[in-house]
Amino acid sequence: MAATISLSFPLDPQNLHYHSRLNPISLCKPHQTRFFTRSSPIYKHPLPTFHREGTCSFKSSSSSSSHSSTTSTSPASSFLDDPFRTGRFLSNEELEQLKFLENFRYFKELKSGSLWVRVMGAEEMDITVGLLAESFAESMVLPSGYVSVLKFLVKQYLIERRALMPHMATLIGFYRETVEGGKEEEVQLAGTVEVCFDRRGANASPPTPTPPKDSPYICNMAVKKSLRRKGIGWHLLKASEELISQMSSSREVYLHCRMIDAAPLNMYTKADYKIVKTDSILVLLTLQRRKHLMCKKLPPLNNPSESDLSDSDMEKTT
Ligand SMILES: CC(=O)SCCNC(=O)CCNC(=O)[C@H](O)C(C)(C)COP(=O)(O)OP(=O)(O)OC[C@H]1O[C@@H](n2cnc3c(N)ncnc32)[C@H](O)[C@@H]1OP(=O)(O)O
Repeated sequence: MAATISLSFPLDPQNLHYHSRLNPISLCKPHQTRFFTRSSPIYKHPLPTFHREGTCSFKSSSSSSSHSSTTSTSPASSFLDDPFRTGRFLSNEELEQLKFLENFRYFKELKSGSLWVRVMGAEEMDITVGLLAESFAESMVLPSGYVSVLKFLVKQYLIERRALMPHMATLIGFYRETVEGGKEEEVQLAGTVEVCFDRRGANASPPTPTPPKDSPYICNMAVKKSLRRKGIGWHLLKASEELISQMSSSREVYLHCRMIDAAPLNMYTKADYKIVKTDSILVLLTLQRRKHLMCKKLPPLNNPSESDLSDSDMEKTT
């Protein structure tokens, strides 16, 4: 049995607690997954990689050579290399799925810059922890002094969750602002979101109202405060839905949203998520915020290349 933290977003202090769970090692049931081809347009975009020391390099996944606008470079890694190791035995199918996760890319030109979304690698855990801890502190209205405690808890949580790949994935989005005169702005980590694909990736103690464990689930979305209202949250959601469409046979995606959080509530409503259940008012007695459980039925994905071009949201970027 391994200790994990249940950390559900939006975070209430009660949702942050240790519990025990067994790391599942048994074989997963075969199901269909789709793969991007290397000729997909998405592979033509250079991919930023963040390093522990805070530097960022670009590598194009269409070739092994590194691009020039870098502060440092790193060799291309295979899915068996460290960034995507889960530290447990995997079936062949899980290895395939892991490889798919490693290759998943979502790119979007926004009005004000460019956004890349992909699965978080181990070396990007610390910057992701920083972003999540700040967002949780903001949600819980905690003084900044608590951020370091939150960072510790969030890191334990991310480590434990990451061991459940390929049944879940933490996505991260990088943003580069477009500035006049061709000057290149620095790439920065802009946001993150967690997606669970099936029962084995599900949180052991999900928040109320309880979602079905077998269904895909989206949680812990956060966009850096200074980069909000640029379409980043929207495209993190679209990237999550695309990945779910390809990783899960289930089409019904669930998420929680606190009733008081107008920004995400507007976003999920606009993205066609419907409230299926709401916490009873008695939840207030446990000092928790009331939450909606929301659900959306994703359309079937017919063609893998649709992923690259998917844009029911073109209006968002044009
Ligand atoms: C399942 C979960 O994870 S729930 C938890 C969600 N996370 C949080 O609440 C953490 C704190 N908040 C955030 O990080 C951000 O505000 C997010 C993630 C909710 C939204 O990210 P952003 O990048 O700012 O959203 P984005 O610019 O893509 O806006 C998408 C839509 O959301 C809605 N929205 C976003 N911000 C706001 C706001 N401040 N007020 C009202 N509506 C808003 C709008 O409908 C918007 O569409 P529009 O711009 O066409 O009007």
